[in-house]
Amino acid sequence: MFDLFDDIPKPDIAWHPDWIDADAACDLMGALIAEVAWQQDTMTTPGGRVPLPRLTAWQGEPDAVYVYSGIRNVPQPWTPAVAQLRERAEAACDARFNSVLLNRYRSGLDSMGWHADKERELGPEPVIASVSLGATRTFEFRHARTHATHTLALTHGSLLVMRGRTQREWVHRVPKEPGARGERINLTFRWVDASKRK
Ligand SMILES: O=C(O)CCC(=O)C(=O)O
Ligand SMILES: [Fe+2]
Repeated sequence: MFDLFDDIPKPDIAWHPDWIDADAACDLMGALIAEVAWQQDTMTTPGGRVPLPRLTAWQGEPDAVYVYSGIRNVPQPWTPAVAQLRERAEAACDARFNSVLLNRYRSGLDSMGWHADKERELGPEPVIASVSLGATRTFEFRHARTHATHTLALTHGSLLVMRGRTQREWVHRVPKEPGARGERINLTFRWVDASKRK
């Protein structure tokens, strides 16, 4: 039958809302708060350098260097809970990951703006495994050409896998949500090939 919605694009994703059970996810969040070297980075804006609206950390293999906002990021070594989670994510995605970006949203006022993870060192069709812990936050995709949107509530213990053409065709963000209560941690596991940079 003719379907009016056939032409609406959908990002290439896999969604596992109950990937880690709630108690284990709470323990994991506590371990990450304690063991990760959280940093307050800055970004350049027309008005000068301002603090990022979240805390961050970057862990991985020593050769998984990547350049982000003009900064050369050498990863910190894997910490125990992150290393364990990497193995689980690799098994779930049937992919290898040599690095992870960790983001800590201290409240509903922390956020991440529209972007695609399409640095050259990630390759043309990266598999990115995104694990969420703590407060549920809205995750929005926007199609680059049509501006179609696709929204998910990233819940405690969930796994979102982005793959295929998702980074090429869509941007995504975590908007501010003043009503969201409590902290959230997100980890995006990636494969970085530094030789692809140039
Ligand atoms: O916090 C999130 O769910 C998104 C994180 C993200 O897009 C990224 O690390 O590139
Ligand atoms: Fe992203």
